[in-house]
Amino acid sequence: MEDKIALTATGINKYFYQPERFQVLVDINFSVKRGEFLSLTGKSGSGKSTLLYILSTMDTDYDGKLTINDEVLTGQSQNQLAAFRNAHIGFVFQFHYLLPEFSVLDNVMLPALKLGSKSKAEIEEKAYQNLKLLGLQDQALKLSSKLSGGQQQRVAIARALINEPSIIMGDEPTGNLDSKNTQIVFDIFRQLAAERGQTIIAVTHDEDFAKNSDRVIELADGRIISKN
Ligand SMILES: Nc1ncnc2c1ncn2[C@@H]1O[C@H](COP(=O)(O)OP(=O)(O)OP(=O)(O)O)[C@@H](O)[C@H]1O
Repeated sequence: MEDKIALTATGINKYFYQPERFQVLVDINFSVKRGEFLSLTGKSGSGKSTLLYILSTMDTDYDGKLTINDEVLTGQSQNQLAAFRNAHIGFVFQFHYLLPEFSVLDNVMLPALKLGSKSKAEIEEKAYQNLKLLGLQDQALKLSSKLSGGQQQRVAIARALINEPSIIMGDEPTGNLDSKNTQIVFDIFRQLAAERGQTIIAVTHDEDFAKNSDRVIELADGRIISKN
């Protein structure tokens, strides 16, 4: 069966103009297959986060073309992009950004309540399924601030999965975790890619994490220097 393409970046160039004109990304071209687990690596300042924010449609100030799931995102309005992100992309950041005064369950449900396409009961059911997948079903009713750092990062993953995104993007998703929790998060990503065909794109400084993913794209000075 022919592999389906999840995302294609074509001829992406990006400049910053402060404090002076500086090209941060230079002619970036690559595709990611559905169900592929891709790591984006490179030294600090090589442009990884800048690229991820373009791939996630949050940054629209670039030259080139971005296509996700056969839809050309470049040129769409901010409202269209926000709706697209909500439906298709799940984000995991280095810092989890959970709402500390809300329960774990409420944190996980929130992006689906915002989307508004399912009933509250359906969303709650899905949130419990996700928490179970992440080994957190017993923590659902606790305040998120009462959990350990590793648990909170897993809650953030459960939240990122609530709208069943076809792509999960992480900016240093294990950057704040010890090796045990890093392994747990890695294994979850691996499972989501293999069993559910979800595509993973993770910026990481962790060499083992990158090496064990399906493919590594390495940046240096805003250019792709390897994509194997
Ligand atoms: N808003 C901005 N204005 C000007 N320059 C910026 C801006 N954001 C990032 N840069 C510069 O662009 C370059 C790439 O930054 P970016 O954060 O993408 O790198 P990175 O590879 O993700 O680094 P790190 O691993 O440290 O997070 C750096 O030189 C950075 O200083």
